Amino acid sequence: MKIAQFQMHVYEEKKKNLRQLEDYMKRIEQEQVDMIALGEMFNCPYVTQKFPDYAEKEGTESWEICSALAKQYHVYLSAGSMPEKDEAGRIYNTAYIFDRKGKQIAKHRKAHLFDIDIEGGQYFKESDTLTAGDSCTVFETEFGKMGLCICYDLRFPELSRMMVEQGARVIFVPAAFNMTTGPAHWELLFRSRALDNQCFVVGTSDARDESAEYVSWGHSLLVSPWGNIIGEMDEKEGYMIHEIDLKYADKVRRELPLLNARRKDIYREELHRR
Ligand SMILES: O=C(O)CCC(=O)C(=O)O
Repeated sequence: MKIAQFQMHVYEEKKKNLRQLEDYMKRIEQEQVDMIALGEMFNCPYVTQKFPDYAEKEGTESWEICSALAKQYHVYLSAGSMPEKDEAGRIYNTAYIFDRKGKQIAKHRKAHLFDIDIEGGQYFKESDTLTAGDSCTVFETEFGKMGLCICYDLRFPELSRMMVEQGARVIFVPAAFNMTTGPAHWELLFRSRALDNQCFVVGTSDARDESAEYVSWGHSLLVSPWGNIIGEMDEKEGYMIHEIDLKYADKVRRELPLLNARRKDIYREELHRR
């Protein structure tokens, strides 16, 4: 399975972000990739107060363009994430997956909202404008099952573990770490989740823009089920393409059978309460 990760610039103008996606897809047309992955909030500046203005209902403009592009280029598209508005006016950080026919085959609303306040570092409070999702998202493809979560969600090992329990051998993570947590935790976290779960983890970020209110770390990366980094970008915009074989996850799981060796009988809190 050939995967392209687009680390794109995020413009103020939504339409410009969508046109940029089309340009990138044209640029790699000859590569015949199977799946394309984008970054978190790829069509909207990563600023909480802007999410309500950019938010769209499922099935409208940005969704339609992503679906049409997946169909036109005959690829699976992990359409990063974008602000989504529901019938009641609540706003979510939502990731969609489209298949080669442009059909939506998965949708994940970020379940862990990114509320942090690090002294001398990054402050962010998604819960000012966003509502959290409440699902664990796994979807079927011609290559097998895959999982999907968004950025901060990856910090919570229970969620990835649940995806893997449901059969995922790859986890897609549209993300945008920052200049505080990026250098400290980005690689460590992606490698840890891949290692724990013996699965591929595809982390796709937006490109760094020093003039933006929230400065993304960039460094989109692809990690193998053995925990090593197959490819990693720097902070600039661009793309990378890699070929992976999902059977490699089976091999690692067979040779180092962590998932089968778990002792669920002792991981029960009630047994150890004093
Ligand atoms: O976990 C982090 O350090 C960054 C998370 C983040 O930027 C996000 O969830 O959008």
